Amino acid sequence: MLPVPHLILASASPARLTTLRRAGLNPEVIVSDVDETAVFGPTPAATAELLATMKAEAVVGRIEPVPGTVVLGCDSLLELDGQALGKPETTEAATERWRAMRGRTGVLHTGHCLMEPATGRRAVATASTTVRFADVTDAEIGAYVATGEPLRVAGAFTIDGRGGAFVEGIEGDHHNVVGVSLPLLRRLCAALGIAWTALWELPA
Ligand SMILES: Nc1nc2c(ncn2[C@@H]2O[C@H](COP(=O)(O)OP(=O)(O)OP(=O)(O)O)[C@@H](O)[C@H]2O)c(=O)[nH]1
Repeated sequence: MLPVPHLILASASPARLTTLRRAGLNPEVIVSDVDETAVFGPTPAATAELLATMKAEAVVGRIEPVPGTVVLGCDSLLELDGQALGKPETTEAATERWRAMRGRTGVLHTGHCLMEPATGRRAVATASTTVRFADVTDAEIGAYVATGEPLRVAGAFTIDGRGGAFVEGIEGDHHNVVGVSLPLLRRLCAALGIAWTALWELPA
């Protein structure tokens, strides 16, 4: 009898948790507290994947390797002009970001690392979604930055919050922009022999 899979989300992201719960999963959350500032890969997508792996590894190192447990680490970055953009540190940085990206297209990369502590097996991949930004005005940028939302999210925008009005369109997975790609996660689970539907919590 295979053990019932137990998913641990190695992330403080409320949006990742909400996305997984709405998809029928009910992960346990253990925040990795990985310092993301000094980590750089050869490309923005590689950096996101490296950070996702570091987050999953940090949590795996702190738990018992119980059979059936899988740990998911994620990291999201916006690629614009070849640069990897995480959360803006200041309101000035958020303003500059929006002045640079308005009317243009960026790519939101989310790295995913799914690890199975009991076997040491892992499945790692990055999903990328092209995002087309509206040509917002300086006044709209000022009002949006003043809400504080851009400071809390990778790329200084949300697709499902106040920033939604400033995203003209996307090409690729919507949830990947929010912070976790559900179709990619399903494939990573399959790579570890876990059926996606086995992770579903039965309705209460
Ligand atoms: N709701 C929402 N959140 C977004 C969006 N884009 C990025 N984010 C969030 O921006 C954050 C990106 O920073 P990360 O370093 O990947 O994750 P974190 O929130 O710092 O949490 P950790 O995984 O513990 O590092 C995540 O919480 C994403 O969910 C979006 O369109 N909508």
